[in-house]
Amino acid sequence: MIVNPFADAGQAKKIWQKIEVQLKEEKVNYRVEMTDHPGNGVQLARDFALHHKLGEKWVVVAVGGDGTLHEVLNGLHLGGGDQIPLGYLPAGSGDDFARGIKMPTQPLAAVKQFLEVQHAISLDVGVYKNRMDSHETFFTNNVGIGFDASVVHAANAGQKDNLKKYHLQSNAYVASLIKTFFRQKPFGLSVKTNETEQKFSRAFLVTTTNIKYFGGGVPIMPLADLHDGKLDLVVVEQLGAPRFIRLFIQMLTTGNHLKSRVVHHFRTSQLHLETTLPENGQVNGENIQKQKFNIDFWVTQRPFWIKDVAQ
Ligand SMILES: Nc1ncnc2c1ncn2[C@@H]1O[C@H](COP(=O)(O)OP(=O)(O)OP(=O)(O)O)[C@@H](O)[C@H]1O
Repeated sequence: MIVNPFADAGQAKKIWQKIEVQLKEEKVNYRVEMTDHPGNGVQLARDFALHHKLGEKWVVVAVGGDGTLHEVLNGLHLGGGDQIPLGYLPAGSGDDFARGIKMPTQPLAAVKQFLEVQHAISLDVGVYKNRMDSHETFFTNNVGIGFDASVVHAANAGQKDNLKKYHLQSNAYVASLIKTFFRQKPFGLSVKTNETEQKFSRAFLVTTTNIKYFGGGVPIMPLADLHDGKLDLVVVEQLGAPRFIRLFIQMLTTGNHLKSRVVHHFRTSQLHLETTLPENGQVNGENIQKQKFNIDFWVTQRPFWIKDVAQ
Protein backbone atom coordinates (compact mmCIF):
# COMPACT_ATOMS: atom_id res chain seq x y z
CA MET A 1 0.00 0.00 0.00
CA ILE A 2 1.51 3.33 -1.02
CA VAL A 3 -0.46 5.96 0.85
CA ASN A 4 -0.39 9.72 0.25
CA PRO A 5 -1.58 11.12 3.61
CA PHE A 6 -1.73 14.61 2.08
CA ALA A 7 -4.29 13.74 -0.61
CA ASP A 8 -7.63 15.53 -0.31
CA ALA A 9 -5.91 18.33 1.61
CA GLY A 10 -4.79 15.94 4.35
CA GLN A 11 -8.08 14.05 4.77
CA ALA A 12 -6.46 10.93 3.29
CA LYS A 13 -4.58 10.32 6.53
CA LYS A 14 -7.87 9.81 8.41
CA ILE A 15 -9.31 7.77 5.55
CA TRP A 16 -6.25 5.51 5.65
CA GLN A 17 -6.72 4.90 9.38
CA LYS A 18 -10.25 3.67 8.68
CA ILE A 19 -9.06 1.54 5.75
CA GLU A 20 -6.41 -0.02 7.95
CA VAL A 21 -8.99 -1.11 10.53
CA GLN A 22 -10.90 -2.84 7.76
CA LEU A 23 -7.76 -4.53 6.33
CA LYS A 24 -6.84 -5.84 9.77
CA GLU A 25 -10.36 -7.13 10.38
CA GLU A 26 -10.18 -9.01 7.09
CA LYS A 27 -6.67 -10.30 7.96
CA VAL A 28 -5.13 -8.92 4.79
CA ASN A 29 -1.37 -9.42 4.53
CA TYR A 30 0.00 -6.00 3.59
CA ARG A 31 2.86 -3.58 4.03
CA VAL A 32 2.40 0.16 4.03
CA GLU A 33 4.62 3.03 2.96
CA MET A 34 3.56 6.66 3.43
CA THR A 35 4.73 9.21 0.88
CA ASP A 36 6.60 12.01 2.60
CA HIS A 37 7.02 14.48 -0.25
CA PRO A 38 5.62 15.08 -3.74
CA GLY A 39 7.15 12.56 -6.12
CA ASN A 40 7.84 10.05 -3.32
CA GLY A 41 5.14 7.73 -4.71
CA VAL A 42 7.30 7.26 -7.81
CA GLN A 43 10.36 6.34 -5.73
CA LEU A 44 8.49 3.94 -3.45
CA ALA A 45 6.81 2.10 -6.33
CA ARG A 46 10.04 1.95 -8.35
CA ASP A 47 11.98 0.54 -5.39
CA PHE A 48 9.30 -2.05 -4.78
CA ALA A 49 9.38 -3.17 -8.42
CA LEU A 50 13.19 -3.30 -8.44
CA HIS A 51 13.25 -5.60 -5.40
CA HIS A 52 10.42 -7.98 -6.24
CA LYS A 53 10.59 -10.63 -8.89
CA LEU A 54 7.95 -11.28 -11.48
CA GLY A 55 5.72 -14.17 -10.54
CA GLU A 56 5.64 -13.22 -6.87
CA LYS A 57 2.08 -12.64 -5.74
CA TRP A 58 2.04 -8.96 -4.93
CA VAL A 59 -0.37 -6.20 -5.71
CA VAL A 60 0.80 -2.61 -5.33
CA VAL A 61 -2.06 -0.39 -4.22
CA ALA A 62 -2.06 3.40 -4.55
CA VAL A 63 -4.10 5.09 -1.80
CA GLY A 64 -4.80 8.75 -2.53
CA GLY A 65 -6.05 10.78 -5.45
CA ASP A 66 -5.39 10.70 -9.17
CA GLY A 67 -1.94 12.25 -8.62
CA THR A 68 -0.90 9.41 -6.30
CA LEU A 69 -2.18 6.79 -8.74
CA HIS A 70 -0.15 8.54 -11.45
CA GLU A 71 3.04 8.46 -9.38
CA VAL A 72 2.69 4.77 -8.48
CA LEU A 73 1.91 3.76 -12.08
CA ASN A 74 5.04 5.51 -13.32
CA GLY A 75 7.22 4.29 -10.44
CA LEU A 76 6.29 0.68 -11.21
CA HIS A 77 7.19 1.26 -14.85
CA LEU A 78 10.57 2.77 -13.96
CA GLY A 79 11.36 -0.25 -11.76
CA GLY A 80 10.46 -2.74 -14.51
CA GLY A 81 7.17 -3.60 -12.79
CA ASP A 82 4.75 -3.19 -15.70
CA GLN A 83 3.42 -6.69 -14.98
CA ILE A 84 2.81 -6.11 -11.26
CA PRO A 85 -0.96 -5.63 -10.78
CA LEU A 86 -1.85 -2.10 -9.72
CA GLY A 87 -4.70 -1.58 -7.25
CA TYR A 88 -6.27 1.70 -6.26
CA LEU A 89 -8.22 2.97 -3.26
CA PRO A 90 -9.60 6.47 -3.80
CA ALA A 91 -8.78 8.98 -1.04
CA GLY A 92 -8.30 12.15 -3.08
CA SER A 93 -10.43 15.17 -3.82
CA GLY A 94 -11.24 14.53 -7.48
CA ASP A 95 -10.93 10.75 -7.87
CA ASP A 96 -11.67 10.84 -11.60
CA PHE A 97 -10.18 7.42 -12.24
CA ALA A 98 -12.42 5.83 -9.60
CA ARG A 99 -15.47 7.50 -11.16
CA GLY A 100 -14.33 6.46 -14.64
CA ILE A 101 -14.01 2.79 -13.67
CA LYS A 102 -17.24 2.96 -11.62
CA MET A 103 -15.44 2.20 -8.38
CA PRO A 104 -17.15 3.55 -5.25
CA THR A 105 -15.48 6.81 -4.21
CA GLN A 106 -16.56 6.15 -0.63
CA PRO A 107 -13.31 4.60 0.70
CA LEU A 108 -14.72 1.78 2.81
CA ALA A 109 -17.03 0.67 0.00
CA ALA A 110 -14.00 0.75 -2.31
CA VAL A 111 -12.02 -1.46 0.12
CA LYS A 112 -14.91 -3.93 0.25
CA GLN A 113 -14.96 -4.12 -3.54
CA PHE A 114 -11.15 -4.38 -3.65
CA LEU A 115 -11.21 -7.40 -1.33
CA GLU A 116 -13.65 -9.17 -3.66
CA VAL A 117 -11.23 -9.07 -6.62
CA GLN A 118 -10.06 -12.56 -7.58
CA HIS A 119 -7.69 -11.87 -10.46
CA ALA A 120 -6.01 -9.00 -12.29
CA ILE A 121 -7.66 -7.45 -15.34
CA SER A 122 -5.99 -5.75 -18.26
CA LEU A 123 -6.90 -2.10 -18.87
CA ASP A 124 -5.71 0.58 -21.28
CA VAL A 125 -3.23 3.15 -20.11
CA GLY A 126 -2.03 6.05 -22.22
CA VAL A 127 1.65 6.79 -22.81
CA TYR A 128 3.17 10.07 -23.98
CA LYS A 129 6.63 11.12 -25.01
CA ASN A 130 7.88 14.55 -25.84
CA ARG A 131 9.90 14.44 -29.09
CA MET A 132 12.62 16.53 -27.39
CA ASP A 133 13.45 13.83 -24.81
CA SER A 134 13.44 10.08 -24.39
CA HIS A 135 11.28 9.86 -21.26
CA GLU A 136 7.95 8.01 -21.54
CA THR A 137 5.17 8.88 -19.11
CA PHE A 138 2.18 6.60 -18.50
CA PHE A 139 -1.26 7.96 -17.60
CA THR A 140 -4.52 6.40 -16.45
CA ASN A 141 -6.70 9.50 -16.93
CA ASN A 142 -5.80 12.35 -19.24
CA VAL A 143 -3.26 14.85 -20.49
CA GLY A 144 -4.48 18.40 -21.05
CA ILE A 145 -2.90 21.26 -22.97
CA GLY A 146 -4.26 24.82 -22.79
CA PHE A 147 -7.28 25.83 -20.76
CA ASP A 148 -7.82 22.77 -18.52
CA ALA A 149 -4.09 22.66 -17.80
CA SER A 150 -4.12 26.36 -16.87
CA VAL A 151 -6.98 25.67 -14.43
CA VAL A 152 -4.92 22.86 -12.89
CA HIS A 153 -1.83 25.10 -12.64
CA ALA A 154 -3.91 27.80 -10.90
CA ALA A 155 -5.49 25.24 -8.53
CA ASN A 156 -2.13 23.65 -7.66
CA ALA A 157 -0.60 27.09 -7.00
CA GLY A 158 -3.56 27.89 -4.69
CA GLN A 159 -3.12 24.54 -2.97
CA LYS A 160 0.51 25.37 -2.17
CA ASP A 161 -0.58 28.55 -0.41
CA ASN A 162 -3.33 27.16 1.77
CA LEU A 163 -3.51 23.42 1.15
CA LYS A 164 -7.07 23.92 -0.02
CA LYS A 165 -8.02 21.94 -3.07
CA TYR A 166 -10.57 23.32 -5.49
CA HIS A 167 -13.72 21.32 -5.88
CA LEU A 168 -16.09 21.54 -8.78
CA GLN A 169 -18.77 22.71 -6.38
CA SER A 170 -16.67 25.34 -4.62
CA ASN A 171 -16.85 29.06 -5.31
CA ALA A 172 -13.04 29.21 -5.44
CA TYR A 173 -13.01 26.69 -8.27
CA VAL A 174 -15.63 28.58 -10.26
CA ALA A 175 -13.79 31.88 -9.68
CA SER A 176 -10.52 30.33 -10.85
CA LEU A 177 -12.27 28.87 -13.89
CA ILE A 178 -13.61 32.29 -14.91
CA LYS A 179 -10.31 34.11 -14.31
CA THR A 180 -8.38 31.48 -16.27
CA PHE A 181 -10.94 31.58 -19.08
CA PHE A 182 -10.17 35.23 -19.77
CA ARG A 183 -6.40 34.74 -19.42
CA GLN A 184 -6.08 31.73 -21.70
CA LYS A 185 -5.16 32.78 -25.25
CA PRO A 186 -5.92 30.59 -28.28
CA PHE A 187 -3.02 28.78 -29.94
CA GLY A 188 -2.19 26.93 -33.14
CA LEU A 189 -2.45 23.15 -32.96
CA SER A 190 -1.66 20.36 -35.38
CA VAL A 191 -3.26 16.95 -34.82
CA LYS A 192 -2.10 13.79 -36.53
CA THR A 193 -3.82 10.42 -35.91
CA ASN A 194 -3.57 7.05 -37.70
CA GLU A 195 -6.21 8.23 -40.16
CA THR A 196 -6.18 11.97 -40.32
CA GLU A 197 -4.26 15.22 -40.07
CA GLN A 198 -5.90 18.48 -39.03
CA LYS A 199 -4.73 21.96 -38.12
CA PHE A 200 -6.49 24.38 -35.77
CA SER A 201 -5.51 28.04 -35.68
CA ARG A 202 -7.42 28.89 -32.47
CA ALA A 203 -7.30 25.86 -30.17
CA PHE A 204 -8.29 26.55 -26.56
CA LEU A 205 -8.66 23.27 -24.68
CA VAL A 206 -6.92 20.10 -25.87
CA THR A 207 -7.48 16.98 -23.78
CA THR A 208 -6.30 13.47 -24.58
CA THR A 209 -8.22 11.13 -22.35
CA ASN A 210 -8.41 7.47 -21.44
CA ILE A 211 -11.43 7.89 -19.15
CA LYS A 212 -14.71 9.75 -19.08
CA TYR A 213 -13.84 12.47 -16.54
CA PHE A 214 -11.38 15.27 -15.90
CA GLY A 215 -11.20 18.14 -13.41
CA GLY A 216 -12.83 16.24 -10.54
CA GLY A 217 -15.99 14.83 -12.13
CA VAL A 218 -16.47 16.74 -15.40
CA PRO A 219 -17.51 14.21 -18.07
CA ILE A 220 -15.46 15.56 -20.97
CA MET A 221 -15.73 12.29 -22.94
CA PRO A 222 -18.81 10.23 -22.04
CA LEU A 223 -17.84 7.54 -24.57
CA ALA A 224 -14.32 6.85 -23.27
CA ASP A 225 -13.63 3.17 -22.79
CA LEU A 226 -10.72 1.64 -20.86
CA HIS A 227 -10.92 -1.57 -22.90
CA ASP A 228 -10.92 -0.32 -26.50
CA GLY A 229 -7.17 0.16 -27.04
CA LYS A 230 -7.86 3.78 -28.00
CA LEU A 231 -7.48 7.28 -26.60
CA ASP A 232 -10.01 10.05 -27.12
CA LEU A 233 -8.83 13.51 -28.08
CA VAL A 234 -11.18 16.44 -27.50
CA VAL A 235 -10.23 19.79 -29.04
CA VAL A 236 -12.31 22.84 -28.13
CA GLU A 237 -11.70 25.95 -30.23
CA GLN A 238 -11.74 29.43 -28.75
CA LEU A 239 -15.26 30.60 -27.91
CA GLY A 240 -16.99 33.52 -26.21
CA ALA A 241 -17.90 33.44 -22.51
CA PRO A 242 -21.68 32.83 -22.94
CA ARG A 243 -21.05 29.95 -25.32
CA PHE A 244 -18.41 28.53 -22.98
CA ILE A 245 -20.87 28.54 -20.08
CA ARG A 246 -23.48 26.79 -22.24
CA LEU A 247 -20.91 24.21 -23.32
CA PHE A 248 -19.77 23.61 -19.74
CA ILE A 249 -23.37 23.07 -18.63
CA GLN A 250 -23.93 20.65 -21.53
CA MET A 251 -20.77 18.82 -20.50
CA LEU A 252 -22.08 18.43 -16.95
CA THR A 253 -25.62 17.44 -17.95
CA THR A 254 -26.40 16.01 -21.38
CA GLY A 255 -23.04 15.33 -23.06
CA ASN A 256 -24.31 17.35 -26.04
CA HIS A 257 -21.12 19.46 -26.00
CA LEU A 258 -19.70 16.91 -28.44
CA LYS A 259 -22.22 18.11 -31.06
CA SER A 260 -21.00 21.72 -30.90
CA ARG A 261 -19.23 23.18 -33.96
CA VAL A 262 -16.30 24.29 -31.79
CA VAL A 263 -15.76 20.81 -30.31
CA HIS A 264 -13.81 18.17 -32.26
CA HIS A 265 -13.42 14.55 -31.26
CA PHE A 266 -10.82 12.02 -32.45
CA ARG A 267 -10.57 8.39 -31.33
CA THR A 268 -7.23 6.78 -32.09
CA SER A 269 -4.53 4.43 -30.85
CA GLN A 270 -1.73 6.80 -31.92
CA LEU A 271 -1.59 10.54 -31.87
CA HIS A 272 0.84 13.37 -32.47
CA LEU A 273 0.14 16.91 -31.20
CA GLU A 274 2.14 20.04 -31.87
CA THR A 275 1.39 23.52 -30.53
CA THR A 276 2.64 26.80 -32.01
CA LEU A 277 3.01 28.48 -28.60
CA PRO A 278 4.27 27.44 -25.15
CA GLU A 279 1.22 26.18 -23.24
CA ASN A 280 0.48 24.85 -19.77
CA GLY A 281 0.07 21.09 -19.52
CA GLN A 282 -1.46 18.72 -16.98
CA VAL A 283 -1.45 14.98 -16.48
CA ASN A 284 -3.92 13.41 -14.01
CA GLY A 285 -4.27 16.85 -12.38
CA GLU A 286 -0.50 17.31 -11.94
CA ASN A 287 1.37 20.15 -13.66
CA ILE A 288 3.39 19.56 -16.82
CA GLN A 289 5.85 22.40 -17.30
CA LYS A 290 4.76 25.10 -19.75
CA GLN A 291 6.24 24.30 -23.15
CA LYS A 292 5.72 24.25 -26.88
CA PHE A 293 4.30 20.74 -27.17
CA ASN A 294 5.62 18.33 -29.77
CA ILE A 295 4.33 15.14 -28.32
CA ASP A 296 3.39 11.58 -29.29
CA PHE A 297 0.70 9.47 -27.59
CA TRP A 298 -0.09 5.78 -27.79
CA VAL A 299 -1.92 3.13 -25.78
CA THR A 300 -0.69 0.07 -23.95
CA GLN A 301 -2.30 -2.36 -21.53
CA ARG A 302 -1.24 -3.29 -18.01
CA PRO A 303 -2.72 -5.43 -15.20
CA PHE A 304 -4.92 -3.78 -12.59
CA TRP A 305 -6.21 -5.34 -9.35
CA ILE A 306 -9.59 -3.77 -9.76
CA LYS A 307 -13.13 -5.09 -10.13
CA ASP A 308 -14.12 -5.01 -13.78
CA VAL A 309 -17.37 -3.16 -14.09
CA ALA A 310 -18.41 -2.88 -17.75
CA GLN A 311 -18.20 0.73 -18.99
N1 LIG B 1 3.92 13.82 2.00
C1 LIG B 1 3.48 14.67 1.07
N2 LIG B 1 3.41 16.01 1.32
C2 LIG B 1 2.93 16.87 0.41
N3 LIG B 1 2.49 16.50 -0.81
C3 LIG B 1 2.55 15.19 -1.12
C4 LIG B 1 3.02 14.21 -0.20
N4 LIG B 1 2.94 12.99 -0.77
C5 LIG B 1 2.45 13.19 -2.01
N5 LIG B 1 2.20 14.50 -2.23
C6 LIG B 1 1.63 15.16 -3.43
O1 LIG B 1 0.24 15.37 -3.21
C7 LIG B 1 -0.31 15.75 -4.46
C8 LIG B 1 -1.79 15.50 -4.55
O2 LIG B 1 -2.07 14.15 -4.46
P1 LIG B 1 -3.34 13.48 -5.10
O3 LIG B 1 -3.53 13.92 -6.51
O4 LIG B 1 -3.22 12.02 -4.87
O5 LIG B 1 -4.54 14.02 -4.21
P2 LIG B 1 -5.70 15.04 -4.60
O6 LIG B 1 -5.11 16.16 -5.39
O7 LIG B 1 -6.43 15.36 -3.34
O8 LIG B 1 -6.66 14.14 -5.47
P3 LIG B 1 -7.19 14.27 -7.00
O9 LIG B 1 -5.97 14.37 -7.88
O10 LIG B 1 -7.94 12.99 -7.22
O11 LIG B 1 -8.03 15.50 -7.03
C9 LIG B 1 0.54 15.02 -5.50
O12 LIG B 1 1.09 16.01 -6.33
C10 LIG B 1 1.63 14.34 -4.69
O13 LIG B 1 2.90 14.43 -5.31
